[in-house]
Amino acid sequence: MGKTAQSVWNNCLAFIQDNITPQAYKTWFEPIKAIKLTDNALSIQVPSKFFYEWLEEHYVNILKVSLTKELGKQAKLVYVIKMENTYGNKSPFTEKIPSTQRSTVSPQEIDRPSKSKKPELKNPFIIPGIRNLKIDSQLNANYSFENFLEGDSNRLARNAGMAVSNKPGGTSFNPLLIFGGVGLGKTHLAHAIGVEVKEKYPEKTVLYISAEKFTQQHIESVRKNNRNDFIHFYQIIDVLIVDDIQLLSGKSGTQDVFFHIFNHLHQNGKQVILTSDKAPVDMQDIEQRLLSRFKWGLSAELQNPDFETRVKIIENKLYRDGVEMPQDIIEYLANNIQTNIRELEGAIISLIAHSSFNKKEITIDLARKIVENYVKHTKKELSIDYIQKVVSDYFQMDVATLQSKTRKRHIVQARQLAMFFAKKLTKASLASIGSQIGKRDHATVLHACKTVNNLSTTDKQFKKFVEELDKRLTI
Ligand SMILES: Nc1ncnc2c1ncn2[C@@H]1O[C@H](COP(=O)(O)OP(=O)(O)OP(=O)(O)O)[C@@H](O)[C@H]1O
Repeated sequence: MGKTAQSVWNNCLAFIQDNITPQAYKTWFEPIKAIKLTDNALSIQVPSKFFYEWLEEHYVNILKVSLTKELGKQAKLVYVIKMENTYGNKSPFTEKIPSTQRSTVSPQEIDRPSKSKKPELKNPFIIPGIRNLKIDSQLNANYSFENFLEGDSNRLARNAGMAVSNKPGGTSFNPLLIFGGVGLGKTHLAHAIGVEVKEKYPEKTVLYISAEKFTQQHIESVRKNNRNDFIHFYQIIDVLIVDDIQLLSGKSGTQDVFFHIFNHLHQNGKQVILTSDKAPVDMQDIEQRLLSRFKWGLSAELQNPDFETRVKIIENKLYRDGVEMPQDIIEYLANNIQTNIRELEGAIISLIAHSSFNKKEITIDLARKIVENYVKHTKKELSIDYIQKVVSDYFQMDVATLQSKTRKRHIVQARQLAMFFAKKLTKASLASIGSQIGKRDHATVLHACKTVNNLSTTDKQFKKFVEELDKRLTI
């Protein structure tokens, strides 16, 4: 059978998948479509120019190796950039660019759009002149990219953030959702994007708002009967940054209004940046239509920084504060405070304060005392195994019974309680909880959490189970 663009590309993908991380594969290779094969040239379609640049910078070698394996030494790769929904352009346009690794570089084949007229996007509600309103962006200039140190834990999110600030609304990262645990830099990165946009495009209207404040404003607008004005205000923003979006959970009125604002901005090529303490798949009580929109762009995780990054962050902070500290103390701090950058910064500040108030040198002993305060107060995370054991003991059954497929009511309830506490007391995702508690899927865990919440309010006996288990697990 002859080769097709698809068959060649599938083989390349199989090779690439084996050689890069699953996250990188998902982000950079899954969105690509193979569209044409002529002689030795494979054309692949990518969603933005940034995407193409990223592939060329980071993956050109692996692309070359895989394609050469398929098509021989003369293999050529042509990128076709297909932009959709950018700057209000309804009809996608394409641009073809050969890979820099082509053996014979011919002039770029550019297939620019016939300068299609941008559709006039009129909002009948916008009051003439409102565009000239000065809106305070609510950005903190200290939260810049320069101060946001790069490491493996944040590379994807940071680079995507930079791409967005170079071309707000013009990349495939719309919305850009930054998620991760407490104190890992979500707010900092979200501000940095806004600060950079303001620097590059001073005329653009940027607004940073916490989801909590957004909710309060919405409630107020309903009370004062000016909900429409509230919506129209948000619809004229060019770059909207909403922090802690998970706080919209369970607030259906605010979700509804946000849904309309989001759609309007997205359709008009405006940029939306969201942060959350969990991945979209783990968000509870957020409407499906909103969740699906959060997944349109890129969800980039901020993970715990590795040792080198923690050292870099400490050094940067000390440098900015004009303080010197021996290297062994810097490393001691980086070794002992691992999961929260805010705590790391807090420890440095305490250390500097103690030493200057007491006119004492910063010593490793002092560092040890300070770190004890931080580490002692950080609760150890429970394991899902431990939770299953405590719940099984409480109901006098063994763990295998708790995990079994039986539909017997008391066993189902014990299993649901184990899932509920795993969600409450660990950082594990719904999918991971499900797979550890009897190989169930994430929807089952979500259902279990809802059932436990409901039963706790309607069934006194059940409420007692929850309270007693909570005590056993947390004391
Ligand atoms: N990569 C980094 N480089 C330098 N500083 C960082 C980095 N990441 C986080 N920080 C610093 O850590 C502190 C906590 O960050 P931030 O407030 O953005 O976290 P967060 O994820 O929004 O936390 P929360 O979940 O509590 O909202 C800030 O002072 C921030 O400047």
